[in-house]
Amino acid sequence: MAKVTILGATGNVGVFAAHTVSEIPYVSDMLLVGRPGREDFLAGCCRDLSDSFAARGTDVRLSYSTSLLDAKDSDIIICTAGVPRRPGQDRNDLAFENAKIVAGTAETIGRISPDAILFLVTNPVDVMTAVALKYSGLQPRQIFGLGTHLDSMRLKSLIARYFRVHVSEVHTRIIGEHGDSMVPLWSATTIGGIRIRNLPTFSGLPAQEMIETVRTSGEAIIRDKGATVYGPGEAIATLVRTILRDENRILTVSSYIKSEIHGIGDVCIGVPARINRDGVFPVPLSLEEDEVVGFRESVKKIRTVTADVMERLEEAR
Ligand SMILES: NC(=O)c1ccc[n+]([C@@H]2O[C@H](COP(=O)([O-])OP(=O)(O)OC[C@H]3O[C@@H](n4cnc5c(N)ncnc54)[C@H](O)[C@@H]3O)[C@@H](O)[C@H]2O)c1
Ligand SMILES: O=C(O)C[C@H](O)C(=O)O
Repeated sequence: MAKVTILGATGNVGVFAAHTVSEIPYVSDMLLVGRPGREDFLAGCCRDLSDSFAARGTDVRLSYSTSLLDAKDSDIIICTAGVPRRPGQDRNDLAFENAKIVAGTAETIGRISPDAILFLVTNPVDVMTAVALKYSGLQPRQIFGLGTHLDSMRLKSLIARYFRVHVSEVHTRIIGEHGDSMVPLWSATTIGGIRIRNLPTFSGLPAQEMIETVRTSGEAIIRDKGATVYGPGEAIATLVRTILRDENRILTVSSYIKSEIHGIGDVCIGVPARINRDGVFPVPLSLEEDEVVGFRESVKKIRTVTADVMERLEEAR
């Protein structure tokens, strides 16, 4: 049984993630952490969630706090704390402001919960994963970000709809930045176990249009309804379940790579990783030429933003 803590629990993603994660049978304790001044909201969330537990027969000890120190002894800490982008902004515009929050948070977590797995949702998530890795002092296997898992799910859903098959028949991945430079892996995309490129109907697939839809999906949802909530909330639960049930699933998350992909490394970025109770382990893989080119570009971009943020953080401290 496990203790899961959600940081930023008063936010759009935090509130819904509390609901989805509480459904995982291995979760015995859940702590919602918000900022001082938000005690009433947090208490209300706990009461409201408890009602849902009663309705569905969930047995989770639920508590809230405005002190990060209460996250001590957590098995998984999910960080959704930070500012979201507004319409017209890029995720990378949030980098320094959110890095300040994540660096301080990660330092404390490294001290109070050295065995925890720290799961970053805050954007820009690849950069935040690198900041958390540096400031927490935790092992790379203990730190990961939602990365391109959500993008991969978005593409999976578009492909399933196009071919009129159940989503479970589609396997696909997007690697690289959770952002404009993301790279779809058509070479690793299958439908019913058949490589998508071997299907006669592949030639008519509007691949570029689909990727553009995925790239702009977050922005479009934010413009229309203010925040992306259900997609990230369910994606968070999938990852927490994968860890707690020790499932060894291979999901595409932001993780530190040394040189696993065509010798490219020393960066936190979206890659396929084996995920289990011990954490997150990037899977070495070979890509096709155009995919390597795209991945290198994406790595270059993330490295530049990360280096800039790290430098500004050092100056500000
Ligand atoms: N990686 C992904 O796929 C993904 C998906 C959705 C949202 N996000 C990101 O998650 C973050 C939260 O999104 P949201 O829509 O829930 O935003 P929100 O504004 O609804 O909630 C933000 C939360 O962070 C807290 N917070 C803000 N500033 C803080 C500070 N200085 N210290 C501590 N806590 C602070 C707030 O109190 C609130 O609980 C954003 O950065 C957003 O871009 C990432
Ligand atoms: O797009 C955003 O800013 C939120 C999130 O990263 C998403 O893709 O839903």
